[in-house]
Amino acid sequence: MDGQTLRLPDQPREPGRPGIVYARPYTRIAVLGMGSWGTALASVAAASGREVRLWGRREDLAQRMRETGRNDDYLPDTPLPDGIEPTSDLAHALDGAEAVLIVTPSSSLREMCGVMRPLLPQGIPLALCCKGIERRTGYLLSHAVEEELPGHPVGALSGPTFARETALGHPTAATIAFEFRYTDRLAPDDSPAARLSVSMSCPSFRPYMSDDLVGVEVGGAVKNVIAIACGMMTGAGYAENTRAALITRGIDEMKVLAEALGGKRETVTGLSGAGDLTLTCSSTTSRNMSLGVQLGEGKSRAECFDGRDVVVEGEISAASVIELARRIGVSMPICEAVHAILYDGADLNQTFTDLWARPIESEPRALEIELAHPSAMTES
Ligand SMILES: NC(=O)C1=CN([C@@H]2O[C@H](COP(=O)(O)OP(=O)(O)OC[C@H]3O[C@@H](n4cnc5c(N)ncnc54)[C@H](O)[C@@H]3O)[C@@H](O)[C@H]2O)C=CC1
Ligand SMILES: O=C(CO)COP(=O)(O)O
Repeated sequence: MDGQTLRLPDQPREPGRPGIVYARPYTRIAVLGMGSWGTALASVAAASGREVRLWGRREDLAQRMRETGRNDDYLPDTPLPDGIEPTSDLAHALDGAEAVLIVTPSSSLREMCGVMRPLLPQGIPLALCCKGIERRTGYLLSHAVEEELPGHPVGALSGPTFARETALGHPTAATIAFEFRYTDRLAPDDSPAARLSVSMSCPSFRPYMSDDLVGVEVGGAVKNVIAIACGMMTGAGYAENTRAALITRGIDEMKVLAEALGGKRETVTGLSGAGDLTLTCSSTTSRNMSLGVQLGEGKSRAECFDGRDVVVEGEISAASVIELARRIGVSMPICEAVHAILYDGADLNQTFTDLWARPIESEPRALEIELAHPSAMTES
């Protein structure tokens, strides 16, 4: 969108201010997934003036939501604004929708695509609001959806957005990314990224538009793994210095993977990368951080979350990110550490001790220069 002057419809144009979004909002949006994030995003869209149909599999929950005006199972203390119609009828949810937000866990994405396929209005944009990399294929989630649902522009919405805080109206911001190829034959104002950004904009939710879908998706997937690492070290008794170092080096791992996959380094320093990473690594409101803390304290996986089956995307991403990184030759030492603990039964304290004892590198990473760690020098 470089050099283009786009503005919100109700504001006067100010020529010379590039990058400002001017687009027609969608009238009706379908939100698929009646969990915490789906409900929060439906609230944002409704607060932005959209007609929203919020779909979930469970008719009992949809019916209670229609009766009580809240989602007691996932966000009990946040009343739904007007303009949301909860439904368990997917055909009804998609009928007349101009854009779809997919907010079910990444592990059920292909299944979701299968049930949506016969019901989707032709060519409507799909925005992924789940975070991860597909385990079986190593694909970015958008790639999996493009394979399942060809002919639909696929993008992502991602940023520092805990569901409950978002639904309560605490101000935050997020990135909405669709690749430029979905835009180049349209007037810029008609691009899915521009229209969805304007459609999701309300006083407490500020979307930013991007054409770097790869960078946005990589940030969302990797930050959950780094949050597990931060949680593990916090649970094991390490302090704030350690967490800050992990966050910063985590950004480096995101940058290298994003770049290797064709994304941009600078996207990783934005809301969907550093922004979300900072949030997720700072609070046990995050399920990923919380899992790490409990494991770091010595609990077994079965004991975490009192045995409840909670969506922790970083558990799957620890495997899918590392399998992908190894395949394309990208070094991601923090993600490797989390993978070793979760999947190979490695000792948590020893793994983090080894992480710190790796050969010294330059910052930013320069692959050719590698100084031997002092302990390695004394061995010879
Ligand atoms: N909760 C949050 O603060 C945020 C969550 N996300 C992402 O959103 C995605 C969803 O997470 P949450 O809403 O938090 O999880 P959740 O556990 O609150 O809700 C998940 C929902 O998906 C439904 N679901 C599961 N499998 C399904 C399937 N096969 N078909 C249809 N529905 C299915 C469940 O019934 C539930 O309603 C995850 O990828 C998460 O990383 C992203 C940003 C913020
Ligand atoms: O992605 C999130 C906030 O942006 C939610 O993080 P958790 O899935 O770790 O709770």
